[in-house]
Parts: sequence; C-alpha cells; structure tokens
Amino acid sequence: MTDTTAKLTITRPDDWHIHLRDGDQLKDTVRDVSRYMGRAIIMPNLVPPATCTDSALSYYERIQAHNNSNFEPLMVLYLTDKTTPEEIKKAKASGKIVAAKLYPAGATTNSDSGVTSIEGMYPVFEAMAEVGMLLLIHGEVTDSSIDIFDREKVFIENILCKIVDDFPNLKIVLEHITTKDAAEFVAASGDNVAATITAHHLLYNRNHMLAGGIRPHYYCLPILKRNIHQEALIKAVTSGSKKFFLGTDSAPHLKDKKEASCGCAGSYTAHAALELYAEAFEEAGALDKLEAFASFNGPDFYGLPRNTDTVTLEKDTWQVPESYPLGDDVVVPIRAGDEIMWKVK
Ligand SMILES: NC(=O)N[C@@H](CC(=O)O)C(=O)O
Ligand SMILES: [Zn+2]
Ligand SMILES: [Zn+2]
Repeated sequence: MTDTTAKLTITRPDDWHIHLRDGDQLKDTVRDVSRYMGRAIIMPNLVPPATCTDSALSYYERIQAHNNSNFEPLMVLYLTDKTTPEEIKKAKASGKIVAAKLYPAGATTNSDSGVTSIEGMYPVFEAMAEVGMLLLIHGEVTDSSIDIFDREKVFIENILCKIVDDFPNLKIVLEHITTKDAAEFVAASGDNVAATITAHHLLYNRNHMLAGGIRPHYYCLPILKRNIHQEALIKAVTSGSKKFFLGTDSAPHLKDKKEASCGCAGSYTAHAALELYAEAFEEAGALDKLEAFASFNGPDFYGLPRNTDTVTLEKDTWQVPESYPLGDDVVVPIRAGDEIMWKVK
C-alpha cells in the first residue's frame, strides 16, 4: 500500500448495505455498485418488500439480469411479524440469502410492513442463530415522543441491549450507525456484534444539512447528528477495530421526491462510494486503515472469503455531475456539482 501521495491499491471492497431498488432503476443502480464492489448486501425494502425466500430469489434474478461482471449480490429477507422459523431455514438453504433485516415498523423508507413486536420475533431469532443467518438492524425507535436525534440511542438502550443479551450466538449488524453511543456500544459488545458506517456520516454532520439553508440530499435516516458523533464514527473506523465495516446505505430517490415539502429519506453515494470513504480516511490521516474497513472486516464478520483481486484509487480530482439517470428520471448524488479528490481507476 502506498502513502497519501497519489495512488492507493487495496483488496477489492464490498458494500455491506445498499439499496438497488427495482424495475427500470436496476440498470442504473446495478451498473454503479458493480463498477468495483465485489459483493453487496442488497436491502429488501422494496414495494412490496422481499419478505419470503421466493421473493428474495426472484429479486436476485432481476438484479442479475443487469449484471455484466463478477459482482455478487447477497440477498436479505425482510422480517415482518409473520416471518416464521421455517422461512428462515428455507432462506438459508437457498445459499443466496445470508441475512434477515429488522426494520421497526415505520422507522424508515418502506418499513411499514416491519416488525411491531420484538418479543414476537424471538423464535425467528433463535432459528437465525441456529442456522447461522445474520440479523441486520435499522436501529431506531419509532415512538413519536422521542426526539429524532435520540432515536438510535434510545433503541440501543431499550431494545438492542436486550436482544444482544438474549442471543449471545446470533451475529448482529447494527446498520448505518450515526452516534457515539452506537460506536461505543458496538465496541464494548462481544465478537458477535458489528456495525456498518456510511461515507456520508463520516464526512458530514447536521450543520451540513441545516446551516445556511436546508439541503434535502443530506437527509437520510438515521439523521445526521452533531459533530461530536461524526468524530466518534471517524475514531471508530480508524481505530483498527474489526467490528466496523463499509456499508454505503446508498439509497436513491428521484430528484423531485427529495426536493419536496416532505422529502424522502436517503442519500445516493454509489457513484463514488470508495472515493468518498477515501476522503474521510485521508482527512483523518488514516488511509492505511481503509483497506481493512472496506475489504477485510465485512467478509470476516459474515464468514465469507475476502476478495482476492485489487482496485486502485488515484488522486485525480473530478467533478460530480448535477444528476445521474435513474430509470426514466434522475437522482441527485451526494456532492452533486462539486469535486471529489479520488478516483477509482
Ligand atoms: N437510509 C435512508 O434514509 N433510507 C433508506 C432506508 C434505510 O436504510 O433506512 C431508503 O431505502 O431510502
Ligand atoms: Zn435503515
Ligand atoms: Zn439503508
């Protein structure tokens, strides 16, 4: 690995949390994720969501129809109150579904069919621990009396602590963590608990979204927090801990669904995922930590082999377009119209 000068070659990375959507958007989202990601965990919050093995497998086929490379989609089952232990076993046996996703009902985009009773899921969690299927969690409470900036912290205190205590043999990924509280909780937990962290939560805090005007393309869930949390996330990914790994949460929404009086939650970063992470690590003086975060910690936690080939980032400033095609419309990416300092060759 070279230093901060001009070039950085690392083992091919994977994206452990991405939204590819469906239908005519797949041609665009699959092209972006497959440029250099070896594999990706494909989020199942479609309309309707992929709640059973058959729907997850047919989604896999629709993705593969646009995949012209060695990119490998790793599928996820969307948990509902009706999911059964038998469905978990069937999903695992498919060989294509590696995890199941817990969305507290109403917590985020397309989570209306999510889980309303955690206790009701215990037989499902038991089956997951038994067959070795990972539990991925959108960790926010939905109680309208809880301030939106506190919803991750309260989820950890009131819900996640108990799941982690009750299922010591279940591998759990707390997705897209955004707080110091979450980083500390994951670091202090056993080896069965890990977290993904997005590039935008490393690069930005709530001032970027709200100071001097409201910028809807920074609006995602969990929402950007104050800078002490951003600093804690940077500390976590540059600490050398194996518990934190790359998950972009790239979540495209059409331009007019974001630039609206009630805009959708989600930021698009798949156009420059590794490039944006490289900026964050370089800014922290920790480019030497990028490879483990992007290419080792994820597969190691999932129990999958690391990729064996490499990708090379070069210091080569380029301007991000104002928008990219998304189906028959457009998406406005993070950094639209502005420069990015790195480019994957
Ligand atoms: N992160 C987001 O703000 N949105 C995601 C859903 C999610 O990951 O919570 C989406 O699907 O748009
Ligand atoms: Zn989420
Ligand atoms: Zn997501």
